[in-house]
Order: sequence, then C-alpha cells, then structure tokens
Amino acid sequence: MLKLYNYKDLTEQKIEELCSRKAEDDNLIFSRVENIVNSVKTDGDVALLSYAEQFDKVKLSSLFIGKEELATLAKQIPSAVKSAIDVAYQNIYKFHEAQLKTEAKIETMPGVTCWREARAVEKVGLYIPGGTAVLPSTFLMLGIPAKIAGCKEIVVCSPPQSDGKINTYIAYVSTLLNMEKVYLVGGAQAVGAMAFGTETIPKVHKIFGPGNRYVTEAKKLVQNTVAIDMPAGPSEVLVIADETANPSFVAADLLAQAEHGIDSQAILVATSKQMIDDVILAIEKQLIDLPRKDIAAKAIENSYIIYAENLNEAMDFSNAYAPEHLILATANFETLIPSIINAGSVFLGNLTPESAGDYASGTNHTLPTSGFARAFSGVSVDTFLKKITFQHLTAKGLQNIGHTVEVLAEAEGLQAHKNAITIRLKEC
Ligand SMILES: NC(=O)c1ccc[n+]([C@@H]2O[C@H](COP(=O)([O-])OP(=O)(O)OC[C@H]3O[C@@H](n4cnc5c(N)ncnc54)[C@H](O)[C@@H]3O)[C@@H](O)[C@H]2O)c1
Ligand SMILES: N[C@H](CO)Cc1c[nH]c[nH+]1
Ligand SMILES: [Zn+2]
Repeated sequence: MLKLYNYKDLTEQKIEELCSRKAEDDNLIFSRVENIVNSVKTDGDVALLSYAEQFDKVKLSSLFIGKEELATLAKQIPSAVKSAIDVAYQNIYKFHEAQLKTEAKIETMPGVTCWREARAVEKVGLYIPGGTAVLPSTFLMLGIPAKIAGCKEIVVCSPPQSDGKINTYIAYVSTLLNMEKVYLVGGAQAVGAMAFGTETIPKVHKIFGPGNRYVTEAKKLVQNTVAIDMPAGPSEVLVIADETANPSFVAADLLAQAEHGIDSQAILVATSKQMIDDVILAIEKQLIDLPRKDIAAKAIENSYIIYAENLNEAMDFSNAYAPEHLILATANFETLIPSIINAGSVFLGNLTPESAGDYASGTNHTLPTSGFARAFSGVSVDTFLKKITFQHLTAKGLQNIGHTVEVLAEAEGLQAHKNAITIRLKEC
C-alpha cells in the first residue's frame, strides 16, 4: 500500500528523491530506445514492419490505413460513443480556438515599428498511444489544435491492433479531423519514423503527443533532428486534500491516473490524518471493482502520501514535485491559486475530477510529466505555431534609432554592423 511521509521530517535530499521519478531501469530503456530509433533511421519500413511483429504481435500488409477504410471503420462505433466524442470535440475546439490571438504592432520609437505574426509549423507528427489502452481522446487533443493552427501536413502514428487495423474510435476521430491516413506504428519506432522519415512515413518538423517511457525517451532522443512538444510520459496526479475533501472522490481521482500504467504516479498530500486513513480505505474498496486493478494497485504501490501540517506546506511540496495534474480537493481552493508555481493542469474544488479534463471539458490533456511542468506548458494551439518577428523603419525611424545602433556596434567591435546604419543615414 501507499508509503506515508511527514513533510516536516523530509530532508531536502529526500524531497529531491521523492520528486525525481527515477526508475532503476532508466538506462536499459534508454539503450533499447536508442537501438530502435537507430534501426528505423537505417532500415526504414523494414524496421517498422519487424517492430510491429515484435511488439504489437501483428504481420502488417500495409503500414497505414487510408481515408476510405477509416471512414468504413468509423461507421462501426456505437452512437453513444459517437455523441460523446462529438461533445468532447466541440468543447476542445471552443477552448482552443479562443487561443488564436493577433498581437498589436508596437511603435518602439517614432518610425520604428515591431510586431509578431504566427505561422503554423508546416509538417507535424502526432503520436496517439495505443499500448495498454487506445486513446482516441489524445487524437482530439492533438488533432484539434493542429487544425486550428493551420498545419499543412499532419502525420498520425498509433500502434496497430492485432488484426492489423486501427481502433474504430480512432478511425471516427480521424474522419472528424478529415485526416488522409493513420500510420500503424507505435512506440519509439513511430517517433524515429517521424523524425527521420522512412519510405512510407514522411519526416516532420515537430513531434507531438504523449506515450509510455519508450515513446517519451525517443522524443527526448531525436531532439537534435526535430522539435518536440515536451516530454509527456506516464501520467501523474498530485491531490492536495484538507478536512473539507471527500475521501471517496480523492481515492477515485488517484486511481484514475494509477490505472494508466504501473509507472503512473498518484500522490496524496493531506493536512488531516483522518483524511489519509479514509482515503486509504476508499482506495482499497474502489480497487476491487476496477478491471485494471492490477495495474492501478502496482502504480499505487509505487506512489506515496505526505502528511503536511497546513495547506502552505502542501503547496510547497506540490511546487517542488511539479505534477502533470494538480487537484485541489478543498473548499478553500481560491486562496491557493496564487501560490501555484509548477503544474501542468489544475483542477479546482471537490466537484472537479481530473477525468473531466482528460476527456471533454475543453483543456488539453497532453501535459508535461517527470517535473517538466517546471519549464513546459501543456499542448495548446501555440505549441503548433511559431511566432515570427517583423520590423519596419521609416526615414524618421532610422534617424531616431541610428545613433544608438552605431554606438552599440562600435562597442562590440562590429564595424560592418555599424556601416549598415551609417550607409543608410547618408541617404536620408
Ligand atoms: N503525459 C500525458 O499527457 C499523457 C497523456 C495520455 C497518456 N499518457 C501516458 O501514455 C502512456 C501510454 O502507454 P501505452 O504503453 O499504453 O501506449 P504507447 O502507445 O505509449 O506505447 C505502446 C508501444 O510501446 C512500445 N513498447 C512496449 N513495450 C516495449 C518494449 N519492451 N521495448 C520497446 N518498446 C516497447 C511498443 O511499440 C508499443 O506499440 C501511459 O503511460 C499514459 O499514462 C500520458
Ligand atoms: N490522464 C491522461 C494524461 O496524463 C490523459 C487521458 C486520456 N484518456 C484518459 N486519460
Ligand atoms: Zn487519464
């Protein structure tokens, strides 16, 4: 069961260790991923077909499913799921569309105007996980902002099913997003394929999407060649609970992330010892009925509880940990918001389950894990855009700024820089 620590007793070193997310086999995973990515780089499709046999247990006759077949598969989904996907699509679209903003042009000096314009990354690769659970919700979370941003070429990779096809829900989302095809490739090999290109899979400029440790390690590895959204690995949740929390709700939220995989993290930081006992009991009770109880139990075993004396201490730990998801299971959540420094996405109060954001409220569920929330944001329309700066100088502008640039260029000993100003000033 969950290990329990008292925040007051934790040394700096212990806090670092609790926040590190290191695993004993990290080096092994890295070297496996390196081998996979290198063999995709050298052997292309041959390697992809061989990895599909090895990891996905399928002999593929084609590395992709085209638009027509996707449409046929999409027709097979039950109407209740179709309606739920449609609602999620609309909410995610609405929230992300509002992120498109035009910036004002700024006149920094009379006649000197500077501004930024957004342009979509032209070729993007989306990874849709499909190992232990197929995640059509991730397809919505990546495909919708990519479309809103205006990306020209969208390459989609997801592991094949054992029949060599793709899940019907994934097919339905691909029709909603008007995708041409879905490539049947998973894991580190999918990341390698999108980074270097193969005979079948186009090379992209930026790779997006979550995945297991293999996928995430591969994304980190290919960064010399291609940009990535962020490291978005095994799911994490940190719940801060005080005496106003509902222990059954807290247990449900912890288990929701624990069921993603045995390497998920489900951390409770509570300010009441009674609450801790009640949450542990509720976890034991709820686990019994979960189809993925073995996975969830293992993840819970790898996680821990911290007793903090007050909400400030709890928030200090949370900021050090930088969780992918932070749930404030307290009626007093408003007062805590200003002290949140590091978190991927935050869920406020006792009636806001993380599952709402995972599927349908509108926010993006592709979020930084392993402490990367200290420096990265989750996926948004911005992640698919580059901001290009522009400037224009009139004759007046050149006269106003000229002397400053000449002096600075001189100070740096860069005469040609200075001349580019002087030669123009002579003309106006
Ligand atoms: N951070 C986020 O935003 C976010 C969002 C959704 C999901 N997730 C996480 O994504 C992950 C999905 O993992 P998954 O495994 O279900 O699907 P996945 O698609 O990420 O990985 C499946 C692939 O992993 C590869 N693989 C499996 N075992 C391997 C081995 N021994 N050696 C080499 N490659 C191997 C195979 O190619 C397989 O197709 C979960 O950990 C989940 O928590 C994170
Ligand atoms: N919790 C995951 C992000 O860590 C996203 C997800 C997809 N489906 C269910 N949950
Ligand atoms: Zn989830």
